[in-house]
Amino acid sequence: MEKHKAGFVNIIGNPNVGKSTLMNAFIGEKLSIITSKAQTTRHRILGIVNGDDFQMILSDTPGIIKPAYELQSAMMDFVKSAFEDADVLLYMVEIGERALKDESFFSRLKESKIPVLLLLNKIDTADQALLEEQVQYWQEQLPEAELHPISALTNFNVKNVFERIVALLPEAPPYFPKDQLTDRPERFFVNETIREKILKHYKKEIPYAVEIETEEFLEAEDIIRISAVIMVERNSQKGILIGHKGSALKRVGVEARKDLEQFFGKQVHIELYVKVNKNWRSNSNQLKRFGYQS
Ligand SMILES: Nc1nc2c(ncn2[C@@H]2O[C@H](COP(=O)(O)OP(=O)(O)OP(=O)(O)O)[C@@H](O)[C@H]2O)c(=O)[nH]1
Repeated sequence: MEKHKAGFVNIIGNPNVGKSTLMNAFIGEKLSIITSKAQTTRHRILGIVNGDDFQMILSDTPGIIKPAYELQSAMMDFVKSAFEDADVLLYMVEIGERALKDESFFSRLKESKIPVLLLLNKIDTADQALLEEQVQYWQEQLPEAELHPISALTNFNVKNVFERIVALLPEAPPYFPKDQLTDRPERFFVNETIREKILKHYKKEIPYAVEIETEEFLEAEDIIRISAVIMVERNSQKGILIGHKGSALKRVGVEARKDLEQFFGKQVHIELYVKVNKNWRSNSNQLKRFGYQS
């Protein structure tokens, strides 16, 4: 039998290029992967794909941005750690995009000793001429990287990339039990589901100001009872989040419940509370508490 391979694979790229979509395509089932945020290790592990003779531990890094406040600086530290701990780096760009916003980051990428796969995503949106022009552009930008045009959304070339990553994994025993999909418990999945609904229904400021904590997750044979707190930075945000007679918050709860019921295959009861946690994004203790800083 072949030796077992295992390793950490980090996906890096600007916001919105399709990193999560690729993760989902790799793992196959949308809801099985989502966990997030800081880890006791320095990775932000989102999902683990197990095969008979390999274990691929995938993590995402927040989009590359210039830090504007402390939370963003903490996020950028994750990006830095991506260079230190990964066995394979996936640098994702989308069709039409030019080099990274953060140049210092880009030069690190060029000098990386770790194998870099440059994934040119969303090629379903490009015609042949544009595709060829883009391939050439990126090959010049990062000559050392292995370039793969893909469409994470339509699954084009995703399998090839997957196999290529497996080939690049070092020989190692598994880091996590092989029946485990993620290293995060259900509560984090609940948090992310609620956050997704908030992103969907509120304007920009609100999603970035909230942090969610699932305080209770009680699973009985036929029902799961969840109680979660949504923290905001200011009173005014609390009002917006709740909405007129609670209608806006209710919608978040109803939609999150539906997704969670589907995921857990059980009836779910969910209670949401909103609390003000003043300026938590600029407070080191709070950032630690939520796992953004160690
Ligand atoms: N046409 C097309 N759209 C895609 C493809 N991959 C992702 N998208 C879309 O691009 C948008 C962003 O995708 P995400 O997977 O959320 O991107 P992300 O990089 O994880 O975004 P952040 O979490 O903000 O960093 C979504 O609307 C996806 O459906 C693709 O291959 N083709």
